[in-house]
Amino acid sequence: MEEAIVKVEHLSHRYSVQWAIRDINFEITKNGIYGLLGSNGAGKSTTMNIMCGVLKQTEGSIYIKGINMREHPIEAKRHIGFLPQHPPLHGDLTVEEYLKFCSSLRDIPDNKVKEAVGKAMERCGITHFRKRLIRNLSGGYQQRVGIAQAIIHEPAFVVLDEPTNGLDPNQIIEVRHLIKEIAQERTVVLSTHILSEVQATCDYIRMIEQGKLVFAGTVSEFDNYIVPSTVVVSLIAHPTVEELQTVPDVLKVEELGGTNYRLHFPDAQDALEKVAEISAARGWRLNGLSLEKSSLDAIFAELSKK
Ligand SMILES: Nc1ncnc2c1ncn2[C@@H]1O[C@H](COP(=O)(O)OP(=O)(O)OP(=O)(O)O)[C@@H](O)[C@H]1O
Repeated sequence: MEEAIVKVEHLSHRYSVQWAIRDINFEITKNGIYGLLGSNGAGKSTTMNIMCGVLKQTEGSIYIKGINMREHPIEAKRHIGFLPQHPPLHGDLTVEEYLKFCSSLRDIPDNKVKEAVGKAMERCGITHFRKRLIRNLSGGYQQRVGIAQAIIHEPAFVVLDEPTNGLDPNQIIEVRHLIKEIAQERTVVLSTHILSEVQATCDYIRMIEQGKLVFAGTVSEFDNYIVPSTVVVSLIAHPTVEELQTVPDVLKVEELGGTNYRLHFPDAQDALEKVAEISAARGWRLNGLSLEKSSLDAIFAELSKK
């Protein structure tokens, strides 16, 4: 059987009295980009810090390529590159000096440092800034330096905590592109609280809410998982709420102002046709009809119930 790149078993962590994560289990067996999705305070950073061996869990185990992180942290960490939420950059060093320093932290032999630094800079598109002080780089380029330090020792597994946080839209696109490139050769886990970030970058989702794993699957499975349950309709003839409640299967009708209404169904997927048919039959003068996309909050609420 294929050995898991990462195995998380019954992982729980408590800061003083409060549990931050509770009994999290998952395995990563395939290469690709995994999005650890969750709202603020859900437990993403706690999980990542434990996976990378910078925080010791209260309960449970982490295996990196079969190596128990708690028992053999040095061996396990050789396979991991980590970009924490606050990148450990040194503004007074040049890009090259900093990456040399990171190479020594990673035990890269002296005769291999030049090659490792050159390769990481090239991979991350920062070679032209090798002599620039890190504090004089833009946020997007500082993040590239952060990613370069995470891959300097060529790990099989890279963990990026909110890698696009605080960047402007162009920088976000560039950093996402870089993440996709580095993921061609390794497994990447990134955390975010933004659903569209996962949909734009990731192949798989692990979703944490209130410290619990509530979803594990592919991005398309996730998109199909939450069945839209509401339809927004614009009807120029302005029927009454009582009239709209006669639409087959409708659970609830909300008036949104003007000619707009929100209709709730158990499954709105096949409701569009019903609404179109009935409004034509009754002369409601249909002017617009759309399925309402679930917000991340609504998805969290739905998943937490399952
Ligand atoms: N050092 C700490 N001491 C006490 N509580 C903490 C500590 N770090 C995190 N917590 C708490 O643990 C819970 C999980 O936090 P964590 O930072 O893992 O969440 P997160 O999903 O990464 O959120 P964010 O996106 O805001 O960083 C939160 O309730 C948080 O307040």
